Amino acid sequence: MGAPSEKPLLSENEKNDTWKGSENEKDAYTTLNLGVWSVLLPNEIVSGNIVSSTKQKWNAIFLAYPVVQGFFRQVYDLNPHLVLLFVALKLWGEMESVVSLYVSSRLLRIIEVGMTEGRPDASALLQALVAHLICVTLNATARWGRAYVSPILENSVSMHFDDYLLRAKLRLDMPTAADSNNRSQASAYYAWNSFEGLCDAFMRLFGLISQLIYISQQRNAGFLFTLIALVRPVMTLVSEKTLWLKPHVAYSDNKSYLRLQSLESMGQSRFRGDIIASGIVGWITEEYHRARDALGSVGCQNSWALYAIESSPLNQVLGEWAGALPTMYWALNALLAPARFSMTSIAILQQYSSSLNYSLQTLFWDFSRVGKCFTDIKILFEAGSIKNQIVDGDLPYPRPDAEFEVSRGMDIELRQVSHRISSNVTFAYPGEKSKEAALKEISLRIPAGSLVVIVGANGSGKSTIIKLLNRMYDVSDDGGQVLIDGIPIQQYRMADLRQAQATLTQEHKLFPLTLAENIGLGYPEKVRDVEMVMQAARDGGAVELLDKLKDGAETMLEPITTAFGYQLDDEKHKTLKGVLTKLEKKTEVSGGEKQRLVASRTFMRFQTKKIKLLCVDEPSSALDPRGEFELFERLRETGEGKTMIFVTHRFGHLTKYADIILCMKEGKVVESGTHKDLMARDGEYASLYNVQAQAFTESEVIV
Ligand SMILES: Nc1ncnc2c1ncn2[C@@H]1O[C@H](COP(=O)(O)OP(=O)(O)OP(=O)(O)O)[C@@H](O)[C@H]1O
Repeated sequence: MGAPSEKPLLSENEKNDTWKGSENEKDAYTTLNLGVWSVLLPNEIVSGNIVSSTKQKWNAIFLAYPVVQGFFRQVYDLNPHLVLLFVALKLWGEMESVVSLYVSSRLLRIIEVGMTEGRPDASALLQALVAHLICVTLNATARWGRAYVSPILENSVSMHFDDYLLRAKLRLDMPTAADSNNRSQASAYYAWNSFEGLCDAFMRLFGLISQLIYISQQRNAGFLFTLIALVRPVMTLVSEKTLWLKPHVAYSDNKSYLRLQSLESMGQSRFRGDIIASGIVGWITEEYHRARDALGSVGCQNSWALYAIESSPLNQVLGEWAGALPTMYWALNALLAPARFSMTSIAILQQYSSSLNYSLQTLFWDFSRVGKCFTDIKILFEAGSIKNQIVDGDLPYPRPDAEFEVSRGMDIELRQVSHRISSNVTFAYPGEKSKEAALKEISLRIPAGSLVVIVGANGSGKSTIIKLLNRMYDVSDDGGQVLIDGIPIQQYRMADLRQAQATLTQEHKLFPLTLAENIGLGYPEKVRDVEMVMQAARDGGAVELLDKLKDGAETMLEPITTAFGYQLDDEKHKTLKGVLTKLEKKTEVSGGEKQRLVASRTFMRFQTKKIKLLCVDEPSSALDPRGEFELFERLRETGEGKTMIFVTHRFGHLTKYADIILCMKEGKVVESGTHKDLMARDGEYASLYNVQAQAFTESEVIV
């Protein structure tokens, strides 16, 4: 069950067709079927022998060397004394085994001589014992030193790289962050792990070389014995099957296994309400058993464990035979040259061979990680140099020479590039699987200071227009142009442009900070100005919520939880369990209250007095009708004179103020004009409007 094979362990009808690689992709890898898993391994790894794969590995290491050198320099500069102490302690850790071998074999020999001659040399014995004690004391102290120094250095390295990675992540724009090639695995933990891993590997190499030199020069051991003792660890290296160090992709498309996973995940607390209300507990259990029966005995342990399963015990047996070679060596020697051997020398040889075996195995283990450490360091450094897809411009906004007054809004135009044959604005999200563009052939002009309402069905492209104006995304060169105050949007400095915009959408999130900061960050320079924050909270309709909460504006809704309990199942730990529950308790607020907090942030932004464009994208889905009405009214009043774009499905009370209504359908603006124009046209807009109006008329009739 579950042993690697090139043949599928499942019949085809049990599999989903989740993954269809192109022919090119398929030529690049081989698929192993391991239980429920399909493991895709690059062909060069499957067909390559140990020499070629080792060569490739060292080539990669060689190429990454300059980056790794820079990494070590950075770590060293963090705290040179601590790094040197850490390295010295590690070095001692490796020398420890050679010194211990020397001291203990000397002690054994003195005892042996004393026993065979019947006259123990008390002073030599005492000296050897003292040396032994000094040696173990030094070892213990160095071990303590390593345990003491290591976390301090780890903390400093992790903090340094956490800071670096935070900056690297925060500077990414939306399309770059969404690009799977940029989805960096880098973490500060990798930094420490790689630093320690590389130190270990090179120290271990140093330790092993010292052992080899020492052992090969001993009278009873010598070069031949040293070689024999190395056979077993070398064989282990050659025959070992580990997947985790190989580049691979693993996935399961076994329908029964996926079904089991889905049903298992329904035990999560977030589904509890729905499960109780629907009374489907029995159904879930039955389905679970059905899926389990259908899965049968196909292995579903993780793919690494399945890969490591050997099809025969041959490797293990050969390994054990190789491990017996040193024993055969001294047994044969004892037979052929009994005068040269004693029980002590046999015991010492035994010590040598197990010490070499251990050192070489750990060296292989450490060196197998060297490639990964180099790659991790490379990934870490690459995370900081990912190029954003949205390129910043250098024109200040508002332009110093502009005739547009600060109090007026932004002039916006979406159109084709004038001097080139290009379409009007057409935009598809980067990397999207859908064949349909999100915006098609849009051509529109929004004069500065207008109030625009965009309406249309779900997915018709309303929010996408806002995202283009915020420069979350750019249209491609042949996809038309977005002009702000008559100039292509790409030419402006992004920070300037965004300072002139306030955007309120339903996608905004509350940060894991205090509510005051959540509001105040609309105007970061004034985040601590209580007066301004409270004014924004009043405008956003969040002030009642702040009054209601025990900690008021200092409440944190999504605090980072660090509390965890362990072994608290027993009744007698009820008190501790209670403490944990209290620590884990969060402040819950309603969806509408969250929307009010986010809206307050937008009002805070208005206090910068730099806003020229207000974009409001359906921010009121969870608000009660009065809350929604008041929010739109306040936004409209606050944005008076600026360009305002409202995207909303409940547009009833805004239409009378709208200078332009854009009605969208399937990525196109199908109608535009005033409410009166569009109602007269009796088209898409009129039909959407009438559906809303009808609901009220009918309810009035019922009442
Ligand atoms: N981040 C994204 N990545 C890929 N496709 C997206 C993304 N956001 C939106 N889309 C797609 O673009 C199209 C237009 O979406 P958009 O959000 O602009 O519609 P909308 O009119 O605002 O819809 P709704 O009324 O539901 O909010 C949809 O087909 C949607 O699936």
